Amino acid sequence: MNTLLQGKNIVIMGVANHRSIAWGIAQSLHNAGANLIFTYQGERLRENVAALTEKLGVESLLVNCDVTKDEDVEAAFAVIKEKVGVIHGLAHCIAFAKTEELEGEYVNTSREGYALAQDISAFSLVAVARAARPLMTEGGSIVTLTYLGGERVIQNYNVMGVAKAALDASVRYLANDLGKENIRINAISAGPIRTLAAKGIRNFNSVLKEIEEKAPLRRTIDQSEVGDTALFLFSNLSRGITGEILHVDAGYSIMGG
Ligand SMILES: NC(=O)c1ccc[n+]([C@@H]2O[C@H](COP(=O)([O-])OP(=O)(O)OC[C@H]3O[C@@H](n4cnc5c(N)ncnc54)[C@H](O)[C@@H]3O)[C@@H](O)[C@H]2O)c1
Repeated sequence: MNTLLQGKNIVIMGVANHRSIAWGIAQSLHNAGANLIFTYQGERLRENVAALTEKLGVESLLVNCDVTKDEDVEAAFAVIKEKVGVIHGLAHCIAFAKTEELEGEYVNTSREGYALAQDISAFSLVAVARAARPLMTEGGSIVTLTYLGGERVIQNYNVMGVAKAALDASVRYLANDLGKENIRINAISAGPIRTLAAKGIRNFNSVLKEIEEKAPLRRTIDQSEVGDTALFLFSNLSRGITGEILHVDAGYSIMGG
């Protein structure tokens, strides 16, 4: 336990189950004294999220928000404003692409699959940053999750890699827009972790094996390591950092081959 985030209200978007990276972030922030607000994708997930958040031992505000719907995003932040007022942070841990787009050649990506991956995985950051901005009257920190597949070609990551590239660029443009209000925005580029979203990627086991063999730390990373980095990015310790992509990947991304 520490008090780095005592008195801070932070919105966590993207908890689906106990393996979710968003849940790793939630635990680190909770242990640092933050008051957490959770958004979830559609009512079918509410029970899952409620069961998890009960384990924190405090009552958390849970709000429905499917990021493909403008009205959901608007309504979610209206509820958060009404119930909490000011927010100091937002964790965006949301991505989606159709399974059939995550195999074979990228050149075969469909128009619809491309648009869907961009909408949910990249545009949603813009939408939620815009909605959160008026609630961040005391400054703030936004953290999103990206992957190396946005910087380099990683087999089967395909359309999601291109969405992550757009997400990374959005982090820089949003950092410039929001910096004058002392709102910072950064991305954590996490190494591969077995989650629901990762299940959609073909040969995920061999990706994990490659990290164990080649990453400088010779191991994969887990949700708690991403969570603790998010804690740093939400805390005052990182006050000089914005528009950055921080790799939490056991060093894998520095390797040349
Ligand atoms: N698992 C990995 O190896 C890994 C590595 C790097 C980055 N990431 C990123 O981490 C983030 C979280 O993914 P995860 O691995 O924890 O998997 P996850 O499946 O637990 O989380 C993905 C979340 O996205 C949410 N989501 C999807 N469509 C949505 C919509 N329309 N509206 C609202 N929410 C929606 C899901 O409900 C789910 O909670 C994603 O951005 C993912 O790309 C994951």
